[in-house]
Amino acid sequence: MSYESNQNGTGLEQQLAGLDLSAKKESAPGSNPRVYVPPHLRNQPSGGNSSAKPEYQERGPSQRGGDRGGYKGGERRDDYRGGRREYESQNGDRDNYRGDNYNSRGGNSNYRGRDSDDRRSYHNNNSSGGGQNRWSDRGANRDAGAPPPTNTRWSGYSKGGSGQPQDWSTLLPRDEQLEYELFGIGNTGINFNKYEDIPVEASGDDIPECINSFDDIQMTEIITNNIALARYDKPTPVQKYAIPVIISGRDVMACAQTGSGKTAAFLVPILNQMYERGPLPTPPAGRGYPSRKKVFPLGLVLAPTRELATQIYDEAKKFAYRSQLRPCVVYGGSNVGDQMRDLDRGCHLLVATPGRLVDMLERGKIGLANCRFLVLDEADRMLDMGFEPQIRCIVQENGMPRTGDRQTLMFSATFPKEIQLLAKEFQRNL
Ligand SMILES: Nc1ncnc2c1ncn2[C@@H]1O[C@H](COP(=O)(O)OP(=O)(O)OP(=O)(O)O)[C@@H](O)[C@H]1O
Repeated sequence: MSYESNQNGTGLEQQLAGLDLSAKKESAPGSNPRVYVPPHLRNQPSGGNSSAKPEYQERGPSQRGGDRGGYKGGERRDDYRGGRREYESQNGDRDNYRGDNYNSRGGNSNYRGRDSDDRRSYHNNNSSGGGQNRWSDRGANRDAGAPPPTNTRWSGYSKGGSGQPQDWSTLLPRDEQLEYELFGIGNTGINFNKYEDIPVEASGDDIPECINSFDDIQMTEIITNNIALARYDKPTPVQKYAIPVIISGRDVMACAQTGSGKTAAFLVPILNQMYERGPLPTPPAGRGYPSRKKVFPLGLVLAPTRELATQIYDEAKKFAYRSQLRPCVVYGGSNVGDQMRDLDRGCHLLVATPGRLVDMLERGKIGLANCRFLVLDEADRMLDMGFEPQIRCIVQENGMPRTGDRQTLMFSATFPKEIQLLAKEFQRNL
């Protein structure tokens, strides 16, 4: 899938382009909208456990498709160069680079969110996945009427433990104070309506249709609830195209400018899949810390700077609200001991700068064997900053599931040769 770039705004300009590099033939998500059924209730005889009825309503018949804007379904574009920003040259600890000269996320809120009490309502303090937890085989468990988008990379996944799969798909109770801290700070001031007519080009075989509303695709109540709390009325262009493609389990290479809403474009579909599947069993610890002190995140987001990593983490906390999923962030220039203590409280989604993550991997504090989602955010910038060796070490030398066994999403403002080569190596079906 490729989104053709186009500058057409004053003020905050946006260009986006994306490329889905896989060619999996799956039907479009949401093309047969039905009542959402949480995974643990699927394949049950009717009249089953009525106390656990899903809350989703029947959806209207025409919630998908419609005006696809500038979608052209054309060829992949390798020549995208627009909108390059100037970065300050990097010296010393690159992980500590704060991007002062980099206007990241225009209009972002003043929410800081790393105070200790911000985390008090993250309920799952185990390291990622307990012995009895498992990700269910969605292919096998989905009933005949369940919605089509599915990530089949997990089919045949051997279930560990003997208990029931842990249900991560239900909303946990409200925490008004936390809710206020996460969401109660008004909107971003960005007028995304201005981006409505941006032409988007997507390429790839049988790519799912874009969505025009968050209601066009069935997602867990945790995600829909948090989208509403965040006051995301409608998806931005990159979200319209990326969310259904990612939910269908495909790898994506997307070119999108800062402030285009790309963080939610990958967090929403990734976290939704995590909620549907629940946690994985803890693998053997290997070197370093014993299993109980080592964390095995289900997803990893690599970002070039501490500032960006923190922003992604803040956004992840919003979409993790009222769930059992606990996001964490690690970056250079900050106390390693504090970050390791935070990891001890559980880490299902890890946002990291490359240098600090390599440090934690070398210490044996983090294992990547359960990592089924990998995001490289601002991939071009990470390469510009010289992080390629660390990225390769993380992706290729630390037990992360191979290409095809994980979902790999790359976001980049530009698409130079080096990024294309990295995408070819890290992504499926290129
Ligand atoms: N659909 C939406 N509706 C309203 N606001 C949104 C939507 N999507 C994202 N936002 C908000 O817009 C702002 C910019 O989005 P975001 O930070 O995700 O962009 P980005 O492309 O990831 O930027 P950056 O490159 O700085 O990370 C954020 O404050 C985010 O909460």
